[in-house]
Amino acid sequence: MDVFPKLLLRPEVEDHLRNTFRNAELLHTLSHEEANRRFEQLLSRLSHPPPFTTLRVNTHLASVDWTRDRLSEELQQQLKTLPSGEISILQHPELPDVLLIPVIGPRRSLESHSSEVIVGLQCGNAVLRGAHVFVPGIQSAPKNMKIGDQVSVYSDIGGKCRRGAKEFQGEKIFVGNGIAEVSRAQIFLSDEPPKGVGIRMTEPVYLSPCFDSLLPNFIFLQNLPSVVVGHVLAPKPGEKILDMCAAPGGKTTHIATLMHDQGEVIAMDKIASKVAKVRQKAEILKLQCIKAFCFDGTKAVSRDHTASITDEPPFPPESFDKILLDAPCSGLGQRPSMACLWTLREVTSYQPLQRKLFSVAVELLRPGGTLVYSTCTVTLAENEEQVAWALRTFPHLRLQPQDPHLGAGGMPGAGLSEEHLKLLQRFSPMCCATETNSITGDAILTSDLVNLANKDTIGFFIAKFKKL
Ligand SMILES: C[S@@+](CC[C@H](N)C(=O)[O-])C[C@H]1O[C@@H](n2cnc3c(N)ncnc32)[C@H](O)[C@@H]1O
Repeated sequence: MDVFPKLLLRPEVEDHLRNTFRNAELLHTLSHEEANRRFEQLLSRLSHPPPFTTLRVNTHLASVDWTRDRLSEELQQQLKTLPSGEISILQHPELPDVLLIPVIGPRRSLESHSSEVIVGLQCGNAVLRGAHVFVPGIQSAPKNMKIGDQVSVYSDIGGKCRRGAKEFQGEKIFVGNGIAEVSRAQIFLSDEPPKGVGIRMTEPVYLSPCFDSLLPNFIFLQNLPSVVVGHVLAPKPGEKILDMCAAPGGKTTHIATLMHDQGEVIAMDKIASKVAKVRQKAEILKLQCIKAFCFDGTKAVSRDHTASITDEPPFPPESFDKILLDAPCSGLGQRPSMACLWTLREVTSYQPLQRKLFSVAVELLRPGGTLVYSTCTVTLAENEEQVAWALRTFPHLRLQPQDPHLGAGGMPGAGLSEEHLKLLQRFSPMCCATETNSITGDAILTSDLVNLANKDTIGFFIAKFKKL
């Protein structure tokens, strides 16, 4: 049963999405009622966190077994206060570098305190994934809040709470209880408010370990479908690979790890501060084959045929063995997300940019090379419609089977054949209602848990092409 309202969208965005999820082609395969039910279930799953935290092991530095043991020791320490006293760590049977940690919740029996701290939407979402509340996320705190006070934390899902307010009567969602580590005066009255933890969460509605600074060289927090992308691309040592929209570098570092740090991974992103994060991640994970550049991917093909081949963008056509285009997108698959207040224009604005980037990727790929296109959104326009457009526009591209294939096939609605839909991988958290409340007990079969982890993920899409 849901504890939070479904993902809050502007009415015109919700209508637009609802129409997509009951398009004429889809309604040939589903009844109207079933299509509606699935859409409503999608919106309600998106406002809740996925039932597992997915950790990718940096297999470049350590084995999965060794990392699992170290992690287990660290978590025992951190979660001594857990009612069951221990937390299980599952190794994913089909993703050899993935560990799954159950998220315990929703914990419905928590009692709230009368002192209320209101946090911004992003901060509230982070709390649902195991974070404490950092001072910059606090919008409102009680009049006399002092260090050590017990407070209840609420997420301001409509973005309406005035910063510095002493109370807030607008729409807010309870995300757990905690203890103040700063006073109200320190947050709102000092010239330089502290930036660290403001409320230490003691009873979050969803209990998940805090992975801040936990084995930073050995584990990487990454959503399950994002790890699947790296395996689907299947990079090999010695290859030259382009990650066109790379920041903050989760997939770049995975690609380099799968290559045993041998070969060349060019990571490109348009935003300089984000490129710095890619470099930082590569350094922490000790991966040297990554070269990161701040560059606009739409301009990444060199038109100067006399220029000598360099390792910097722009690159001559057919420079790469494999390319990942993890495209900028509307991000509607992100979880937990209690609200997305974008306009319809914003939500539908990505298709042209994605097509420009895709066209450049096709040109930069060598014949016989592999192009993987992915998004973390659920719209047809940014996923299946892009694939249909790509197959029409580039006759020398062929869709390829994906390994592993843990998600569903593509969604009907873009005129793709059944064979093509089967080759696509769409993760859509609409089919599982099982909860992880009792996961620390041994009543549930591991195979059921893995199935839950594979199905109740963030919303995501993957297509794999070969250039003939
Ligand atoms: C979905 S995120 C990439 C996430 C990343 N692949 C990862 O796994 O960590 C999309 C990225 O595209 C970048 N971007 C947007 N427009 C771009 C462009 N024209 N050229 C290159 N990067 C761009 C954004 O800055 C953003 O970091």
